[in-house]
Amino acid sequence: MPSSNHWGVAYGALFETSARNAVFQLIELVSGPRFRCHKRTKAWDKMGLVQWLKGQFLCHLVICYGFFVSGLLINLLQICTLPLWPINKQLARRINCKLGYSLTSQSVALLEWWSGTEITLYTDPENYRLYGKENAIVVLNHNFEIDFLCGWTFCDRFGVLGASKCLAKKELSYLPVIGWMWYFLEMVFIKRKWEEDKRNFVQSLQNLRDYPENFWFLLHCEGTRFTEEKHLVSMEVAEKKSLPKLKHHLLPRTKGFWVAVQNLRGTVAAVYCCTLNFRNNETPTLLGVLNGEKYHPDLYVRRIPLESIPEDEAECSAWLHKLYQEKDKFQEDYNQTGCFPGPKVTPPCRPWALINWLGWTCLLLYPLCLLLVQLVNSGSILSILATVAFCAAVSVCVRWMIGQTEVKSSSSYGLPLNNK
Ligand SMILES: CC/C=C\C/C=C\C/C=C\C/C=C\C/C=C\C/C=C\CCC(=O)SCCNC(=O)CCNC(=O)[C@H](O)C(C)(C)COP(=O)(O)OP(=O)(O)OC[C@H]1O[C@@H](n2cnc3c(N)ncnc32)[C@H](O)[C@@H]1OP(=O)(O)O
Ligand SMILES: CCCCCCCCCCCCCCCC(=O)OC[C@@H](O)COP(=O)(O)O
Repeated sequence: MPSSNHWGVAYGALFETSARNAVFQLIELVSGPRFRCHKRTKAWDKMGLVQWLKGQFLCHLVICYGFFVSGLLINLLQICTLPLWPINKQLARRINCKLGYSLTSQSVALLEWWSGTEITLYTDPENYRLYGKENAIVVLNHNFEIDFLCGWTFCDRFGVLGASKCLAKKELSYLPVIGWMWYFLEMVFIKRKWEEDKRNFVQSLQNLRDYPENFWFLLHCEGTRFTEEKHLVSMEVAEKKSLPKLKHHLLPRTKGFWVAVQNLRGTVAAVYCCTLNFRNNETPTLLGVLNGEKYHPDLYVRRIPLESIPEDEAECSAWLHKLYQEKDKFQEDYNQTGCFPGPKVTPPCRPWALINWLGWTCLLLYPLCLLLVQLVNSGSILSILATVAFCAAVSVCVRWMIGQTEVKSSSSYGLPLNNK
């Protein structure tokens, strides 16, 4: 058994090697290939200095600090728009869309620029021209921990990020910063108990009828994230209802979809049937994104005009079940062939998310650095401890928020005790 001293020596050596190689890489970056350093380890060659930096706690702390503090400032600005609502509601909504963009796009920048993830879209080019130019209900599978982040990235590429909304479980409205922001963006929250939800749900949808910006309304009809256990339970329900079994999806809950379609007729032009998958069986996580891991998502989008969806509840439910059977087939084919049907396109990446992120980072890092210098100069133990405590609190809070995206913290919705 190696002693703790052995571990210490091993860790020290590893750190030394990494640090030395980091210096070599820096020299190489500055001087070019003429002074190529040959002492680097193969592992280091692969990882690279930048990749190494992306995995460092200090970088994560800076990112979390920027996100959290800018988020609180944005929440404060949102509160300041409250007096405007009774005077000029549309202006208040537009301002809130911009403020929402400023916060949400930071996580998009993290995915696009920090982790370098590039999303590929499979869709009909005729429909592609309409994306972002009309309101739509988006029906998306709920298998991945970063599916919301991929969704946001698409919203950004088509210019609807600030205004986009979803049908979300009530618990998400309590999330610091993000949940508070959603309140001002008129997100629709539900307890997933129909009797308690129906009035507020319908009213919230009706409120969107005169929304001043184009929006996408995201609906995860499965209602919860895919787990093997929930899949088994929902397939028992499918059997009882004599519905075909699904392999890659939970059985969709149909009431929310029907109510959304009925209340958004005349406001929304189409349903975007979206099927998301990741190449090479990747299981992406938000922590992976923070560590700079690059993922390869593929999204298949079909545009279905709203007029073609039945108005009657039973027919609409049957229509949605059929849609999920088709989606399930696309997933199965993707697993076999590695691609979705239809032409591929990568919507152009816009610079605003990055500019906004860098702007906030510079703005907030400057006072932080000044504070740190002052702290060191003052030598006050109490102030130093207070600063360390603040950083720890920010980091714990963001880590807790990231935890909410993890499937292992999924609710019991869809498990036997919760079923009707
Ligand atoms: C071009 C690019 C395009 C697109 C880009 C993609 C996306 C971008 C778009 C926008 C992004 C914007 C924001 C996103 C940001 C972040 C947020 C992300 C995610 C948060 C999402 C969530 O929180 S998901 C959780 C909440 N949502 C839902 O629950 C929706 C689904 N549920 C419903 O709709 C339900 O109908 C309901 C909640 C409204 C009501 O549910 P309830 O159960 O009360 O009633 P139902 O009638 O629906 O269900 C009862 C029937 O169900 C049967 N049953 C029982 N057990 C099960 C089971 N395990 N599975 C299936 N069915 C079951 C039961 O028998 C009842 O049947 P009856 O026949 O008797 O009715
Ligand atoms: C630069 C930014 C760095 C820090 C980023 C932190 C961002 C935290 C964002 C939290 C957003 C939370 C969205 C969670 C979406 C989600 O996946 O919810 C689960 C529900 O659907 C279903 O719930 P369940 O029934 O529990 O499966």
